[in-house]
Amino acid sequence: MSATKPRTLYDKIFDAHLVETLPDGTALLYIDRHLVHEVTSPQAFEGLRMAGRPVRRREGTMAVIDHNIATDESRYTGRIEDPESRLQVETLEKNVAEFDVPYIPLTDARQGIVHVVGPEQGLSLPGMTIVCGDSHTSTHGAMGALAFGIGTSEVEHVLATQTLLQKRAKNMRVTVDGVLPKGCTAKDIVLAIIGKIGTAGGTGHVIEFAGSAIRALDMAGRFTVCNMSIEGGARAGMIAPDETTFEYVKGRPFAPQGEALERAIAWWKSLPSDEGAHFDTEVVLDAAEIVPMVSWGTSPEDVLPITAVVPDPASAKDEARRDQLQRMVEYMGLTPGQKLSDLKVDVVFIGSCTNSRIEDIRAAADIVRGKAVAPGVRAMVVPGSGLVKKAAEAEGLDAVFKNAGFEWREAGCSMCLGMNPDKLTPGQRCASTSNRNFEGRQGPGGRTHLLSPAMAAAAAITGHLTDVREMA
Ligand SMILES: CC(C)[C@H](C(=O)O)[C@@H](O)C(=O)O
Ligand code: SF4
Repeated sequence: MSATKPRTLYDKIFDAHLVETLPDGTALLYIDRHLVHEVTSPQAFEGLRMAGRPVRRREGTMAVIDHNIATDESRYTGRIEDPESRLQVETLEKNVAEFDVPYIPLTDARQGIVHVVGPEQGLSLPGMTIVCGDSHTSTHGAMGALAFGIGTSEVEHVLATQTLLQKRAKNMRVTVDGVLPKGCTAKDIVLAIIGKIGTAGGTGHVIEFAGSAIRALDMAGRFTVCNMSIEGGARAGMIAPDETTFEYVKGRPFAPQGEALERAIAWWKSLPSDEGAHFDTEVVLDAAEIVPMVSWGTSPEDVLPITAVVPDPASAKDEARRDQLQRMVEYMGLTPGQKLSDLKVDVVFIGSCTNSRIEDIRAAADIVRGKAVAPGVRAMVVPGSGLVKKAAEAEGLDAVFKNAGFEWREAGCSMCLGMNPDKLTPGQRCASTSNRNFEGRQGPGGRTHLLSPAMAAAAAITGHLTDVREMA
């Protein structure tokens, strides 16, 4: 039985949270941590209100605002211009007060993007089930947790019961072995993975990222990889907890301390997939072959090494793909055969829950130090949380960016998506460290190229997409 059958990391966490299996095979899972933001929670709280229900476990819940807020000083003084954004923020504030839900307000230094704040505060821990009404909840899987995005009706279900109905997913393992070449980062790993498996590659699966190149990543890199598992179609992404994880957890405000931490670590050490555990799908990548990547099209699978040229739709394998490539080439304002490194950028955005941690900011600063942003380029750094911002300032990194001509902003989702004042204007080309590049994602008509923080910084300095390996 399950005591002897080798199990995966996913299976172990799933089993440990199983409350009941329903007759149709659906599982009722206990949820340890519920993170809440302003976009997907209004109707959920409204549902509770209508039914006269309280929040089942307020201490398992934490709310924060991130999507709709401005990232300049105006957010502390001004009123949000966009009526829909304003309503979402005001509604969250009303709901957390009425339902007595723990909340990190805008004026609190801990405020930031929910997927940066959760791990930073120790709210997200190994072995947990973690949900949030947000697709990039997969980020927290880097802790060795089962973390995934849920819809608004599920947000209501979790608020009311602290449980969730789930179907068991298939297990997929993506193994990346070898040493990552200089200039390559976790972002290049995950873009290469999505380029290989496609945006539907992980459908129906939870991905466990394994292999020596994954083990060698720091937590920031692991968050980046798991963050984008959703762009590969997976339900969630996870990385087995190890010493890197335990070191990260120690001393976080909501993490266990002392003896409780020792006990927790003893359990966490039992979580990695057993030898011989079955994976329904296996994918293997050689880290040594990874090259700095950049997306050229309007889907995260349309990525290429920075050394490549814009694909020619005429060479597509079938008509449907040709039409798709044609549309992407037109929308992105490209010419087939053009070198990617010749593409001039208008905007550089360093931020988002994919790449806004202190390690990301340091990596960008290392490229920018002592240089200047190319004329005509708008470049901005948006730290993932107020604490990341403070830490960067304590290291003098804000000065590195400001001296170079970058904007140094307050924490939030910012230009990752067009839901707040930080937007591209039609036709603008942006080198962005975020995770999505569909049409209009960063503002109507905007053109997004996904890449790593170091690559974004390089583009800001040269004014065009640039192979970071060529920067002195
Ligand atoms: C607004 C929110 C529901 C959405 C998501 O689920 O991912 C957003 O965070 C995004 O990145 O598109
Ligand atoms: S930073 Fe971007 S991807 Fe992350 S939660 Fe915010 S909008 Fe979604």
